[in-house]
Parts: sequence; structure tokens; C-alpha cells
Amino acid sequence: MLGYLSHLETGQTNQPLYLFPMCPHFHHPPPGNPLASTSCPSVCLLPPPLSEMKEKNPWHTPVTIILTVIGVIAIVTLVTVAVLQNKPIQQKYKYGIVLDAGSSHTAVYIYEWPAEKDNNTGRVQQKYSCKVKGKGISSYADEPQKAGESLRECMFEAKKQVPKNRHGETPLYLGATAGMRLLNLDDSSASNKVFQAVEEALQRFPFSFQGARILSGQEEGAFGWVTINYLSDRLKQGLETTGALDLGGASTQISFVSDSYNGLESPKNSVNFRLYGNDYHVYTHSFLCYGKDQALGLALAHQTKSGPRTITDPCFHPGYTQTKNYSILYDSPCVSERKPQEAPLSFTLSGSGNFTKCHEVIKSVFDFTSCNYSRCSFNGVFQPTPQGSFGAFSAYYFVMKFLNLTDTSTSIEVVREKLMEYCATPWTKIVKQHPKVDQKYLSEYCFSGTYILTLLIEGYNFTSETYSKIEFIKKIKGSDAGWTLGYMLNLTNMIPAEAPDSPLLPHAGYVSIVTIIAILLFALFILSLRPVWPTCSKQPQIV
Ligand SMILES: Nc1ncnc2c1ncn2[C@@H]1O[C@H](COP(=O)(O)OP(=O)(O)O)[C@@H](O)[C@H]1O
Ligand SMILES: [Ca+2]
Repeated sequence: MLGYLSHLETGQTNQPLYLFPMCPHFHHPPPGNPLASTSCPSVCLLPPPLSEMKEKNPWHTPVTIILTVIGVIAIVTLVTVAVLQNKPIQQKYKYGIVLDAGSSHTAVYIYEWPAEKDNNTGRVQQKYSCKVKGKGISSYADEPQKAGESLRECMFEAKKQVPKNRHGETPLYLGATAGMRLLNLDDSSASNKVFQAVEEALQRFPFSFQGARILSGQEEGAFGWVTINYLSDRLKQGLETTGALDLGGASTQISFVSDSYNGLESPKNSVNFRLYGNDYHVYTHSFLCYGKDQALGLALAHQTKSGPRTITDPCFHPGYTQTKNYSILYDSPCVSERKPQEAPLSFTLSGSGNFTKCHEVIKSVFDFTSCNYSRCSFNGVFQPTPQGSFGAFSAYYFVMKFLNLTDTSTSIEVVREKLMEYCATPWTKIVKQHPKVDQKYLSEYCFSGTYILTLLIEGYNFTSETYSKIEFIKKIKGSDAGWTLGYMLNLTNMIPAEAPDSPLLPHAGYVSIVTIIAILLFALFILSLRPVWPTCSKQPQIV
């Protein structure tokens, strides 16, 4: 609007309408006293009449217009530069590959992290995972070549997933766990041959192969702990940590920080870390032979001591039968010494689906009698009382998820009742209810569920209260819970011992401050023009 005062004739009332665009609102003068309302409100700077304004309006002088335009351009440029300068550059990623050679199967994990911030971590995440077809590498003891070949399909996939220009610098690790630990105990030359075969296979890929090795039980437990605490950002923020419970096929790990444990009572159960400026004394233990597949072997060995031809197994559903070979069952070093002297070739197992009896059988595979420390879990192993929250992953998750028991706010008594009912369900009904589930897994969920509960409550001494602090998890923020990420972070030195220096302000804060200052400067510039504006000393003229 050009004029700041207009007099419009309204069609019907012929009332003048006064418009003061510089005032906070327009208003009509009361009838009979048109001038009364035309006086400028005290807070409003009343502009001069149009004729005067045409001469004096500073906005209309070329210098002011140029200055304003320059001012606006300067502010826009300043803010744009501030935003762009500090904006993370188009992300480029680096990669790392870890093969988890477990007792039951091998999985390939690819991790990625922003290329320019290796050390500032909290940012490594799983990009891709591939489950190798077939069994774990330890099952290829008699044909090691095939162990190498089994990895090829997933490794070709990995080659596609990592950009070509990064292949050469991408570290590739293979870590083997309890399956290979057992094979190594049983036949070290066979285990060496398996390693040779997988190394040869992996070296053929364009990545930077860093070797294949067996992780110690301590490493497996401790890196699982690092993974879940890293993924939940507890390490970086110095928060109270979460314990880690990993249930594999051949071994199981428990790792947590306890106020009552400084590492002195049983040094072999202690792992110390300094991460982001904090010291952690982590209690960890790995029980070889107490993964769920080997534990089933222990339970079967307990029931076949005398070499019978048939057994009634309470951990399998009523109506379930299976013939098992004695030599295969007693092949594992976990039970080989207990092989009955005179046994037939095989025995037939018939399920009876009795949770209470199954619980008794499972309890018999733990030794609760000896303890040379202040407190033990089982088999004479030192363990402080479980403390804080826990993440339970791998087979803990698979089994409890299947059984619909991942909600740990459910009391232990109710969990027992549910298992009792599940185990007692006839096998034919179970198969009908789950036609798509692999029958090997399906037949064992009653055993596995009962084993998990026994391991946690009687084995590790979780109580009704501490049980509710366990969370059964598969992934955290899209990355699988497991030892592999922690293993890679450790080997690539990606968690700094000291807290990294962070910028004074986060990016958003920096941009906001620059913007506010720019706006204030602009406002100042506008106000600096104020003295040449007219004030309320003059009354508006009514035309
Ligand atoms: N869907 C599933 N249901 C039940 N158990 C599963 C499922 N997927 C994997 N598992 C079990 O999880 C365990 C994984 O153990 P694994 O990592 O191979 O052994 P370890 O860690 O002892 O070397 C195995 O007992 C395997 O049978
Ligand atoms: Ca495992």
C-alpha cells in the first residue's frame, strides 16, 4: 500500500475508514468524532501525511534501498554459509566384515561407519548379514575343503555390498566359537585343517583378510557385552551398563558389571576395559558344553548311562519319537568320557512331555555342590549375584520368542505354568500348529525353554526380581546383538580409551546462534534508520 492514510468512502454509511498500516491495528473512529480515533496510539509511530512522506521516507531513497538489499543478501549469505559449512559432508562409509563361525552355523556381518569419523564412534552399524547355508565349520572336520566352499556364496554377496573402491581397505575377520573349541580339544589337526581351508577361501576375496582364529570364552563373553552397551550408547554416555547373556549351541556366556566384584576374587573371570574415559571391570564366564545343543547331549547322556535301547524323555512332547545313534551322541568331548561300556548302536527316545521331570533331568547336568569362592553359579565357577539389567540374545531370543515368553514382567511361576502346558501338548498338535517351523527346532523348544529357565534361575541365580530385568533381544538399533561387532570395534581400535573432544555446540545450536545474531544485526540496522522517521507529534490529515 502506498499511502499510510486512506480515506475510503464506504458505500452504505458514507463513513470514512481510517487505515494506519504502521499501527498495530486498523480502527474506525466513533461516529461524530472522526478525529478522536485518528490520534495515534502511544505505542505506534505515526507516519507523516503522504505528501510529506513522499519526500522524507528513508525507504524511498536509493541509498537506503541499496543498503537494505545488501543487508538482506549479507544475512542470507551468512546463514547459508553457516548451515553449509557445518553440515555433515555427503556421507562416505568405511566397512568391516566379521564372520561368526558358530557351532551350528556361520554368519557374515558387514558393518559400516562414516569415513571421516572412525574414532568418534557410536556410529558403527550393521549394514548387511548373510547366513551361510549348511552347518557350522566344525562339522566339516572330515572334509575341510567344504568348510571353505560353504562360505563362498555369502562372501560373493559381501563383495556386492561393499563399494569396489573400498574392497582393499575393508578388514575381514573370522572368529570361531565353541564348535571349533570342541573340535580343537577333540582333534587339533582336524581343526587346523578346517582353519586352513577357510583361510584359503577367504584370501581369494579382495578384502583385507586379517586371519581366522578361535575366540576364547572370555573374549566371546566380553565382546558380546561391548556390543550391546556400544549399540545402546551406554559406553559413550558413561551410563550404567547392561549385562550380556549369550546362549549358543555349544557354549553359553554371562557378562556383567557388579559393585561387589573388582576382579580380585577370580581374576580369570575378569576383563577390564577403559572406554571413552571410563574404567569397567566386567565379570565374564563362558561355559563350554552348556550351549543348548550340547546341554541336550548332556541331558541325554544322563538318561542313557546304562546303555538302554529305549528312553522316555520328559523334555520331548508326548507322541514324539526319535532314534539316536550312540556313537554320534557320545562323539562330543562334552560327554565322550561318559559313554556306556556296553551299548547298542542306537536308542529310541519317546517323549512324555513332563516339564517337572524335564526340569529335574536338566538340573542333574549342573553341579551345585562344590564352590571354593564366596559364591558360585555352578560347576564350582565363581559368580557374583546378577546385578542390573541384562540383554539375552542368540538362542535365548529364538527360543523365548517362539514360546511367546519374551515378556519378562510375566512372573517366573507363570512362565513355568506355560512351559508345563507347552511341553505336555502332543507332538502331532504342535506340528499342526507350526507347519512351517523346522522340525528339528520344533521338537526341541520344550527342552530349550526348560533349559533356559533352569540355567537362569538355578544356574546363574536370577531371582523373580532380577529375572524381570532381563530383556530378550535380537537386534539393537538394527544391528544384531552378538560378539562380532565388539570384536571388530576392538581390533580396529574404534572405541577410544578417552572421551573424544566434542565441539562446543552441536550443529543445530551453532546454526541457531548465527541466525539469531544475523537477525539482531538486521534489526539494529533497521532501528538505526528510526531517527529520520516522523513521530506522533503530527496528527494525520483527513482528506
Ligand atoms: N530359529 C531358531 N530357533 C531355535 N534355535 C535357533 C534358531 N536359530 C538358531 N538357533 C540356535 O542358536 C544357537 C546358535 O549357536 P551358535 O552361535 O551356532 O553356537 P556357539 O555360539 O555355541 O558356537 C544354536 O543352538 C542354534 O540351534
Ligand atoms: Ca554364538
